[in-house]
Amino acid sequence: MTYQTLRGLTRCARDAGGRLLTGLGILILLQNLAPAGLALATALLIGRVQHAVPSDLVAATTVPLIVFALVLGIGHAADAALEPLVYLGAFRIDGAYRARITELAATSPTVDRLEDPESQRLVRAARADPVNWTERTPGTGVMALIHIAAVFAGAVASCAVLAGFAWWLVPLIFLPALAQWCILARRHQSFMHNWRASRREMQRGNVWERTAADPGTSKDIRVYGLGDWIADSIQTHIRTAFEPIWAKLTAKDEWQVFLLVGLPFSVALAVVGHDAATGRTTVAVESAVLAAGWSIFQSLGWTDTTISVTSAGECLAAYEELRQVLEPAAVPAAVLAPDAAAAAPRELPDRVPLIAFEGLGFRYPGTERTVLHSVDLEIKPGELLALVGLNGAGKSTLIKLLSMLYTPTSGRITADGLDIASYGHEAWRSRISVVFQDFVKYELSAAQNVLLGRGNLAPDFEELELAAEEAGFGEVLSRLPAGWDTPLARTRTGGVDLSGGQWQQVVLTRALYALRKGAKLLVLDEPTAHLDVRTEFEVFQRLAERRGEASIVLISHRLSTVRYADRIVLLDGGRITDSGTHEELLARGGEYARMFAIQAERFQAGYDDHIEEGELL
Ligand SMILES: Nc1ncnc2c1ncn2[C@@H]1O[C@H](COP(=O)(O)OP(=O)(O)OP(=O)(O)O)[C@@H](O)[C@H]1O
Repeated sequence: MTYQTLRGLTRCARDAGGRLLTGLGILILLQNLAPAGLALATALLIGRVQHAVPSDLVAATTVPLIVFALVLGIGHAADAALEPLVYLGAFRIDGAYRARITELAATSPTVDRLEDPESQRLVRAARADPVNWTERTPGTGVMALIHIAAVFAGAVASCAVLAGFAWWLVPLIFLPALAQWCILARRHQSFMHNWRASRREMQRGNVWERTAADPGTSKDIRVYGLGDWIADSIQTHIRTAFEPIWAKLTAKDEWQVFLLVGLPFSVALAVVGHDAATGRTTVAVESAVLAAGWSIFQSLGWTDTTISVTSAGECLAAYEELRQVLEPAAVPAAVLAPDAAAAAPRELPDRVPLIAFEGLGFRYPGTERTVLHSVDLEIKPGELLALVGLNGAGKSTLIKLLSMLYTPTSGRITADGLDIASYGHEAWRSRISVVFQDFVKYELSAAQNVLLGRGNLAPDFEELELAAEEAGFGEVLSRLPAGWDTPLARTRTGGVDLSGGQWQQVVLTRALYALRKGAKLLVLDEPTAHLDVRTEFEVFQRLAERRGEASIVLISHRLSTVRYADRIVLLDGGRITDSGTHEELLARGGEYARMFAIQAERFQAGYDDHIEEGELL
C-alpha cells in the first residue's frame, strides 16, 4: 500500500459524497467497535450473575442484558445497513471514475497517442472493468480502505479493554496480531501476483473449453476426432497455470500464522485464568479480556481488503500514466503546431479558406515507413477536388492529417496562410465535415445519427430534411417504421438494421447537414463505395452543385464518378504523381488514363453495375 495509492483513493473517495462517506465511516466503526463493546457487556453480565443472590437475579441482570442486547443489535444493524451503502458508495466512485476515463480517451486532441499499444495497455489496466478476481475498482478500493481504518480503530478499542487488566497484554496480543495481518497481506499479494502470471495459460485453457462446447466447431471436432486432444490440451494448460500457485501454498506458512496467534493467546489465557482461579481477578474480567483479545486476532485475520486496495491502486496508477500521455496539456504546443507554439488560438474567418499542404510528410507513430512524402497541394476555396490512387497510396492518411487527428512528421497544412493547428483543434473541426471510410454506426435514432454532424448546435429539423433529400436518404427514410425516430439497430426496441449502402446515405446526410450548418470543407472518403453506380452518380451530381459554398474533397475508386471534379489528383506511394481535369489527365496518357481505361473496359464487359455507358463514361 503506497502513498500514491492512498492519495489516489482519498481523492476518489470524494465522489461518494460527504454525507454517504460519513454515514459509512460511522457504521463501519460501530461494526468494528462491537466486539470490544460485547466483551465489556459480557463482563458486566457475568459479574452481576456471580454476585447476585438467586432471588435478585432477574433485577440484577436486567441492565447488563439490555446493554448486551443493545451492543449486539447495533453491531447487527450496522452490518445490515452497510451492504447497500457500500454498494452505493463504490457505485458512485466507479461511475465518476469511468466518466473521467471516457472523457480522457474521447477528448484527447489527436488519435496517435491513443493508438499507441502502450496507451491501449494503459486503457485496459485503468478502465476499472474487472475481468477476474484479482482486479478491483477504485470504488472497491476506497471501501476497503475505510474498512481497514475501522478494523484498526476496533482493535485499539479492544486494546483499551486489555489495558484495563494489564498494560503488557496489549503488546502481547496486538503486535503478533499486527504481524499476522502483515504476513497475510503479503501472502495475498504474492498469491495475486502468481495468479496473474498464470492468467495467459488459463486463458488458453478457456479458449479450448469454449471451442469444445461451441456448436460452430462441433463438426470439425467430430470429423477430425479432436475431442481427446482438446481435453488433454485443457488439462495441460490448467496444470501449467496452477502448479506454480499450488507450489507456493505450503503448510509451513500455516504453522507460522498458527504459532503467531496461538502462543501469545495461550500465555494471556494462562495468566488471566490463573489470576481468576487464585482470586486476584474475577471471572467477569477474565471473560472480557479473553473476548477482547480474541476479537483483535479475528479482526486482523483473513480479509482481502489489502488486495482491493493494492489492485485499485494499480488501476489508478495506470489512469495517472494514461492522463499524462493523453491530456491535451501533455502534448507540447510546439509538437501540435511548430510555428504556433506559445501563440493564443487564432480566430478562424467565417469564409471558405484556401487550404494548402506544404511539403507534408508523415510516418505513423511507432512505424518506420514514410506514408506521405513531401506532398504539396492546394485546395482552392469552393473547389471540388478528387483524390484517386491505388490501395495504400495514402489518401485516407491525407484526410486524417487534414482533420488534425495526427501531427505531420514534416511540413504543414495551412488555411489562408496560417497553420491549421494555430486555430486549435475544436475551432478547425467545427469548420470541416468528414465522412471516414470506416464511419461509426451509432446505435441511435436516424435523426440523432444525422444531428451528430453538428451535435454542438441546437437541432435544425428543416435542414435535416433538406440534407436527407440531398443525400438520397429520403426514400429509405419513408420506409423506416418510426421515420426519423427509428433506432438504427435491431438490438433496440423498434430498431432496424440498415444495409451498407443505406448506412452510407445516413452518414452522407450527416455530412451534408454539417455543411448546411456552417462547415466550410466537406471531406468524403469513399462515401459511396456501397451505393450502386447510379445512386453514387446522382449523389455526386448533387454534391457538385454545392461547390462554391464550401470546398469538397472526394476520395473514390470509381473514376467514372469523379470525372466531373474541378481537379483530380493522383496519389501513388505517398506522392502526387499527376493532377488536372479528367480530360487533361486522359490526354497525358499516364497512370490515370490507364486506370480509367481498365474501369471503362469492366463497364463495357458488364462486370460492374449496369448503367447506360454514355451517362457515366
Ligand atoms: N493507423 C495506422 N498505423 C500504421 N500504418 C497505417 C495506419 N493506417 C494506415 N497505415 C498505412 O499507411 C499506408 C496508407 O494508408 P491509407 O489508408 O492512407 O491508404 P489509402 O490510399 O486510403 O488506401 P485505400 O484506398 O485502401 O483506402 C498504408 O500502407 C497503411 O498500411
